[in-house]
This record gives sequence, C-alpha cells and structure tokens, in this order.
Amino acid sequence: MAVEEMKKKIKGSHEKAETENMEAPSPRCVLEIPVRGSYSDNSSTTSSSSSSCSPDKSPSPLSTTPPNVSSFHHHGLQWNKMIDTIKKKSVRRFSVIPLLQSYELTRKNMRRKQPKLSPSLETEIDCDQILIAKPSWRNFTYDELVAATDNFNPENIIGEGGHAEVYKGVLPDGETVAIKKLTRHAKEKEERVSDFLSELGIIAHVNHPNAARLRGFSCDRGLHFVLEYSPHGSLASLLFASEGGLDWKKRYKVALGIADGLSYLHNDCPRRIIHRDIKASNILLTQDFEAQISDFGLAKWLPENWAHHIVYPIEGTFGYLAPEYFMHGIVDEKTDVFAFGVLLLEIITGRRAVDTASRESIVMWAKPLLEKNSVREIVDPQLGNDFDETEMKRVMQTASMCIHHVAITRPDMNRLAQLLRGDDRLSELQQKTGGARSLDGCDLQDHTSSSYLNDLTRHRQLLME
Ligand SMILES: Nc1ncnc2c1ncn2[C@@H]1O[C@H](COP(=O)(O)OP(=O)(O)OP(=O)(O)O)[C@@H](O)[C@H]1O
Repeated sequence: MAVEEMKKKIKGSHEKAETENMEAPSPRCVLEIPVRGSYSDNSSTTSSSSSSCSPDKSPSPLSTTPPNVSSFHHHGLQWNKMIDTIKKKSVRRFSVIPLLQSYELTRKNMRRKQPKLSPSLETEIDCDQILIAKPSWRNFTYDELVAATDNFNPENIIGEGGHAEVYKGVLPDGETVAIKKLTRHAKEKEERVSDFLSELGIIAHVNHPNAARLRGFSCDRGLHFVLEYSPHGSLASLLFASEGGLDWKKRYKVALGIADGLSYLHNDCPRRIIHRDIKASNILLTQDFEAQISDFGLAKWLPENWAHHIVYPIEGTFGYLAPEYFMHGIVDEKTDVFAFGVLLLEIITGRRAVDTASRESIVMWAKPLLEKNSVREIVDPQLGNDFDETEMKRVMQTASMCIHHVAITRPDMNRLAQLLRGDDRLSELQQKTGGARSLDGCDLQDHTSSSYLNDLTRHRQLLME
C-alpha cells in the first residue's frame, strides 16, 4: 500500500476509534475474566482483581466512591470530595495511530495538530478547594506568573512536551521555579479541568526525594503547575546530548533514584500509583543529579484490592509500552517496571527507546546482547572504559528482568531497587526460584522470535483495522 494511502487509512481509523470510544467502554478488553472492582477513577477504564474485563460489566466512569475509603490519607478524602465535583471523566487522547509514521511520536505530536486558543478563552475554575487538598501549595495569580516569566517570554522556555510549555521563572523571593503551562486546548473545558485536577490529586499524595515537587498551581487564565526547578533539565537532554553526556557514576545514581521513586509510588505512597509514562524526558535532575520522576499527567491510582486496570485508549510513549499494555490495555505496576527496564537500557547504551533512523526498538536490539552478557557490545561508546563493570552488569541484569515479555515474571520495584544495589542474596533467590529470569535463552526466544514480534505486528494491525 502506498504510504499516502496508508496514512489516510490510519487517519480514518483513528477518527473512527475516537468516536466509538465515546460509547464503548473498552474495545481493548479482549480477555474473558469477570470484573470485581466497581470503582473507576477518571479515565475510561475497567478493573479486575484477577486478569481481565468485560465491557458489559464496566463500572460507570462517574462512580467515584472508592472501595476502601477508610484506608486513604485524610487529604485523599478531601481530594475525593473535590474530584466528585468534576462530573466528566477524563479520556486522554494519546493515540498510537501515528506509529507507522514515526516511532518517536508521543502525546506531543497530537497537540501540535491542535489550534491554540487565546488566554481569554482559557478555562477558569474555582481553585479554593485545591488549597484544601494541600495547604502548602500556593495558588498563583496569572499576573504573578507573568512577572516570574517576563510575560511568558519564549526565551524562558526550558522544555516542551505533548501537553505543556515549561518556562523558567523567578518568584519575588528569588526562588527559581519551572512553570508548566498546559497547552492542550482541543479538549472540552471540563475534560481539561478534570485532567488538571486529576494530576494535582496524584501529586498531592506524592512526597519523596525522587519525585518532582510542586510549589503551587494557577487556574487563572489557563492551567499551570509551578514546580521546583531542576537545573540539569531532563535525563533525556543529557543522555542523548551529542557532547558532554553523563558519566557512569551519575547514570548509576540516576538509575537507583528512579528505582526508589517508583518503588515509593507503587508501595509506600498513601495511594498505589502507576505512573504510566516513565521515560527519559520525564526524569528531571536536581543540582546533585538526584533523579526526580515528573509528569503525572497519565498516572493512575489503583485501589489495593485490584490486580490491575484495563484502560482505553492506550496512552504513553511507544518504545516504553509493555506488551500486555499496548495489546490489552492492562495497567499495573509491571507497566512501569517494563518502562523502567527500557529506561535502564537507555542509560546503559545511550540509545533511544526507538532508534529514529532504523526504527528499531532498543528492547529488540539489546536482548541478544543481554543474553550474551556482552558488556562491551552494549555499553554506550561515549563511556569508553569509564564505568564500574560490576555495577554495569547489575544494571544489565536488572534491565533484562524488567523487559521480560511476561508481566508476572518481572520483579516488583522494591526487589529491583535492591538488586540494583547489589543485594546478591536476592539475586540468588531469584535465580533459584526462576521468579525473575534474566539472561536465559527461553526469555530471549520468547521475546525476539515470536511473542513480542507478533504482538507488535498485531498492534499495528489493530491500528489499520
Ligand atoms: N521542574 C522542571 N525543571 C526543569 N525543566 C523541566 C521541569 N519540568 C519540566 N521540564 C522540562 O520540560 C519538558 C516537558 O515537561 P513535561 O514532560 O512535564 O511536559 P508534558 O507536556 O507533560 O510532556 P509529555 O510529552 O510527556 O506529555 C521536560 O522534558 C523537561 O525538559
């Protein structure tokens, strides 16, 4: 099929999928397992305590009473109350449709096609209740943000994502901040507000050195997050820089930090949070090169008694998506574990999740080399010999476990963080139990020759149907 013809077909199927999604709870719910959970947060999702869903039994997206309210932090209760005021569910629109055009596509590309509105048409919402959710947050006026950023001077732009422009700003007390101005304007007003509140709701529960911190927000003439400023920008900007780059010591520290941050989100946070968009551009670096997980725009919280969510549409960044997620919309901690594995591979190799020129996935490229335990062939040439071989092998082994095709075989973040630090006892245990196969040939066989490739092919076929 000619490329142009194919693109037209893809576009058509995209529009169809979006329309259908307004009625169908989850066209990707292909497995036949009953739903136990009855709570749905603000996305088009279903859940299961075992392993699948049935569209007929999908909970109402507007039913917002959690099954175990008493277990939540008191701020969470207040937050739930506030969220209850938002009547429309959030249906995020990252599409995987443009995959055939470019593997580098993220939510960013969707936004570029969307017209911008003037600030006067921006949503205005009552922010008073947000103050209740987190008393330490400041509610900034638009004029304060204008003053901090020199009237949103383009020269102060320090980053641009699929949903936002990020400006460097200076507050009157001299503190430098990052002001994230949400720019995704094609959505309905209520949906934008719902997304904003949902992201704030997640961040309100997060308090860890390896997660980005919020100083405040603004709903005055637009939706803004005011974050602590990360002077080294994102991991992506350093890792993929043609010069400079990151030495191994820093890379290893960053890997440990991300592992700790994710372990916290999954296990120790007042809510069980799945980030869903772990990638190099969403890892910020502090002055001391401490990793901070940022951008909770796609994050989900899972009630304790749910094994996983099933979500539609699939959102995230291609190259980091776990097979069970992009095939079936299954979201749980292992979704982040897979993405973390891809991120580790990027840290080791200096390659991107999907090579821009060859379109080869780093997972496919690295699997045979991990199998051979071939340090020299896999390590970023920029590092030369300047790395600790034991640490490198540890990171390789950990990455290998994370990208296992079978979700249940991937260790959880707690164990992975220990493993990265060289907990040999744990490593031995895993080898004995086979609980986390790392470099075995069976894994390689599964991933390279059959299942993963089949899944990828099926994934593309779905887009073409
Ligand atoms: N606190 C910060 N300090 C410094 N730079 C930042 C900060 N927050 C964001 N940035 C920069 O802005 C970029 C875009 O930010 P972010 O990922 O939050 O936007 P987004 O629109 O949600 O992105 P995505 O494409 O993942 O949806 C980051 O990759 C980073 O380079």
